[in-house]
Order: sequence, then C-alpha cells, then structure tokens
Amino acid sequence: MPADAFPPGWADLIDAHPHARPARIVEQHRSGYLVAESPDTGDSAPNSGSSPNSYPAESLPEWTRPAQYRKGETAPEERPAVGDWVLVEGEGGSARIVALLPRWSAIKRGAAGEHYRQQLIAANVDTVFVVSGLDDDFNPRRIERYLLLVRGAGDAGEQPAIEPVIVLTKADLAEAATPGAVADAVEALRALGDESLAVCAVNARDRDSVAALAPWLRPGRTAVLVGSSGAGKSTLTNSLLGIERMKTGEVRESDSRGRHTTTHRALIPLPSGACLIDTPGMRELKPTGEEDVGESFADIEALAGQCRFRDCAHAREPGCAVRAAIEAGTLDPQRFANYLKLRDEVAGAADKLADRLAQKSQARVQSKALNKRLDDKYGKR
Ligand SMILES: Nc1nc2c(ncn2[C@@H]2O[C@H](COP(=O)(O)OP(=O)(O)OP(=O)(O)O)[C@@H](O)[C@H]2O)c(=O)[nH]1
Ligand SMILES: [Zn+2]
Repeated sequence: MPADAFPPGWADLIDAHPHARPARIVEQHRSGYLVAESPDTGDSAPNSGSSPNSYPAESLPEWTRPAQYRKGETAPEERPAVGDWVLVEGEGGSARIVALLPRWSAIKRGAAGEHYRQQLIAANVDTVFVVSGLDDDFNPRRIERYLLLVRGAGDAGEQPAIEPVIVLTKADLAEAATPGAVADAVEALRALGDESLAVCAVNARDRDSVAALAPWLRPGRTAVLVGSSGAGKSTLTNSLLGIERMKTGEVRESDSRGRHTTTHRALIPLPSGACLIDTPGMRELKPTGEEDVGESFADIEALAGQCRFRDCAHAREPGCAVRAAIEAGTLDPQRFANYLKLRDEVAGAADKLADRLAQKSQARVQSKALNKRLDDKYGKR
C-alpha cells in the first residue's frame, strides 16, 4: 500500500513504530494470527483458501488473556479480528503484531452467554452478503435482524457505511420445486421498507450465476459472508474462487468426518482482486446495543410519528397510524412484532453496555486513585 493511500488515523501509529509494516489479519487462531501484507493478491492454494503470502504473527499478550470488561483490559471488540490491519515487526517465524490500526468498519454481534460481551465478526468490510437459502432457512424476520446488525456498523465519519446485500441461494432448487418461488421471496424482501436494498437470487454452485455479485467484488473491496449453517457460504466461496466444490456440506470420501462446517473465519483473495471473508454459520444474532432500530425500521417510525398521541404504544389508542397501516394491509404485522422485539433487545443490550462502560471508567478512576495514593505514600515511581 503506498504511503499516501493510508487511511486517516494510521499515520501516528506508523510513525510510532518505524520498524513495523502494515499487514492484514487473514485468519485468527487461538495462539495467534495469520497475516498478509498484500492480502488481495495471488491465487489462493486450492483447499486452503487463505492467502499464499500469509505468515503467522504473534499477538500482543493482552489480546490473548480472557476478555473481561474490568480492570482496563482489552475488550474483545478492541482486539484484532479477521479483516483488521495491524502493524507487524520481525521476519519469518518471529513476526509479531505491535499495534492495531484504526478500522473504518466493523461487524459485531452480542456474544452468546450470560455476561455482556461483544463479538467482532469482521473488520474493514465494504459489503456484507447476508446468505440465505431459499428453503426452510428463508425467513424475512431473520434477515431483518441481520440488517439491523449490519446497518450503522460503518464509521460514523466520512466513510460510507457497510452495504448489505441479500444473497438468496438455492434459487435453482426453489424454482424447480415451486415455480415463482424466487419472485415471491424477492417480493417479501421488498416489504422490508428499503427500496435500495440489493437482493440477488443465485445458484451458489454455478459460477455464471454467482457472477451477479461482481459489482460488490471489485479490486480493493472487502466483502463478508454471513448466514446460517448450510446456507451455502462455502459453496458460494468456491464458485467465486472458480474452484470445484469442496469443503461444502456434502459428505467427503477422503475422511469420515462427514459434513464440513466452516469452523473459523478466513480472509480469502478472489481472482477479481477483492477480498472475501467467510464466517462459520451463526445461530444466534444478539444485538450489541449500539444498533439503530429507527434506521432499519424507518417505515414504522414514520408511521408512529403520525399517531395522535406522541407516546402511543400502538396497542389500543385511538388515532394510531401503526395499527391503521396493519389493518389496511400496508404494514406486515409480523414485521411490526419483530420491530418491537428487536427494539426491546437493543434497549436491553444498550443498558448492559452502559453498565459495562461505567464499570470500566470506574475501574480507571479507581486505578488512578490507587496510583495517586501510592505516589503520595512512596513518591512518584
Ligand atoms: N442446488 C444448490 N445447492 C446449494 C446451493 N447453495 C448451497 N447448496 C448446497 O447446500 C449445502 C450446504 O452448503 P454449504 O456451502 O456447505 O453451506 P455453508 O453456509 O458454508 O455452511 P457452514 O459451513 O456450516 O456455515 C451443500 O450441499 C451445497 O451443495 C445452491 O444455490 N443450489
Ligand atoms: Zn400508534
């Protein structure tokens, strides 16, 4: 990357580490990372998918400790993830990461489990392909949930936000079973209140069919695939790579492990010059609390603005524009129900997030106070 092409905010860190060079995380492992300095070039080795010019790099010790939001530790979302750019020092077997470079976008979700935690899915992406099979997997409510997580995940500054693209796979099977099924599904997504939402129906096994995704895979761009297990992400990846089916859900003969499931995230260079991040299937999609429900449900919020009472709960109030729209058939009651559910979930997560931030700043204040006491007692160390 030429020096004048560095994104804003990188210069200070680069100046602070004169012996380091930028590299991008292409894989994340328990013990460290795999990085590449030109992640978008080179044909990927068959079956590995990862960049051939990638090499292991040790992570900073504070990124390997279990993540807690206390004691000023590095929160999980502040540690590098696939797609992040980092500064690396040292050669060959002794390369190590010395800093995380500021990211311009990040896809996150609330991690499963009792305690509040964020999980970074991918960093520095331009496009999110929400992959959904036109089978039992197809569910507009789940797609609404994905859209909520994707929107607003871009930098609030000048950088454009991440664009979501709905990729409906298994169009060949759906159409063969029920003619018109694809058009019906696309129609159902039109009702999600966003005229500009891109929807592509494809046969993920067919290279010509997946060429429909080319507008989002131009050189220098990064896209991430998200979706349930079995939705067709690996199949799609292979077709985009132009290699024969492998690593997909079909039973493999070479070993007895049966069905493949993607187990880790990886950044893969595509022949088009774009980078593709494949992710394991996601069952749970919890909001982080940072989402903007009003943005994803602008149609409903606009209706709510027309209710007679400003604090209308859209239950039995007279002059309720939301209920009127449902009765008139212009608002899907299931979409409205999902809006209420997601709004509550985001509010709940936002409360926990606020607690955690308060805890963290309190920990900071406490450690400052402790340092001051120690300084007072023993003098400045
Ligand atoms: N006919 C047809 N089959 C598809 C299509 N997309 C996926 N499949 C099949 O669906 C199965 C699951 O696809 P995968 O690509 O393994 O799904 P995945 O999303 O990668 O799943 P995980 O790795 O578990 O996250 C495989 O048998 C694919 O061949 C499609 O568009 N058409
Ligand atoms: Zn109302």
